[in-house]
Amino acid sequence: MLGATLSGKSMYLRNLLTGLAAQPVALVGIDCKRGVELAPFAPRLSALATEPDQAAELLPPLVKEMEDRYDLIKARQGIAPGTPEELITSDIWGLPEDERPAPIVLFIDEVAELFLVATRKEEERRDEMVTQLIRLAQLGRAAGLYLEVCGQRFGAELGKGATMLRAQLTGRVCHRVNDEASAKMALGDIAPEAVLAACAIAPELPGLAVAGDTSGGWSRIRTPYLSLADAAATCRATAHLAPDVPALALFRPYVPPMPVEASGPLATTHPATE
Ligand SMILES: Nc1ncnc2c1ncn2[C@@H]1O[C@H](COP(=O)(O)OP(=O)(O)OP(=O)(O)O)[C@@H](O)[C@H]1O
Repeated sequence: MLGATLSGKSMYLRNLLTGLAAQPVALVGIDCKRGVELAPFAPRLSALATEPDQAAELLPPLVKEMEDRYDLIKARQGIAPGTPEELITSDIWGLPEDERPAPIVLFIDEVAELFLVATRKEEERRDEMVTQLIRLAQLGRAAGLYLEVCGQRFGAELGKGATMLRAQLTGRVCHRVNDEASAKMALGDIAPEAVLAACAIAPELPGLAVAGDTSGGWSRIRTPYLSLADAAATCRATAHLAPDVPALALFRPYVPPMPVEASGPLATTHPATE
């Protein structure tokens, strides 16, 4: 999902996240802008990384979880071949409900922050993370792992692997952008007319976007208005719906308990002598 500053990216993300919050889906966040965007949703997040170092620790367990799920599908395929109990599936959705792992959606806010490097060591870490993200984007779907990658721009200038990662993302949403090149990054490989439609979005209409996918189909969409306070409240109210994903247990964000409204003293004191 792309868009210039104030084009409506946060509003879109908020809607998507709260929409999923009510469903049995594990939500995972990487927000290297210190978590300012995703931290308000922390109560409903199964994992949150707010620094590149944390993101680098979070991605390997996600890749491992994906591989374990492939093993699970493979093991289940081998049961009772040729009998009515045989299970023919190549993704988690064909597994019996009680054996099916919960889908995981990974939100990455401001992807450029993940690509930024200052030192040689950071460059190595970045390359590893990008490779892991490409694997998740390429193979994750069958294992019920999905990526929502957000940014102002998402092109080759971000660094090695950026366009390869982008090519794996099959659904695209482009809000108002500052130049045609940015719209092309989002939609150019999907439909040229969609690029023109994205360039025609007026600044007075934040939340208006062009959504398309690799089938070539696209349409104009408008995100409904949803305040941050309401979105955060939904995440608190649905916190108990976060599925248990043991691989992510270490990454669950700390959420301070809500202050309870003062209910007055339990006992009133009276002077011993009147
Ligand atoms: N669908 C909408 N309806 C009404 N107002 C909207 C809508 N979407 C966004 N806005 C308003 O437009 C402004 C910018 O939206 P938002 O913060 O989502 O943009 P952004 O692209 O995330 O900006 P930034 O990159 O600066 O974080 C906000 O004041 C928001 O309330």
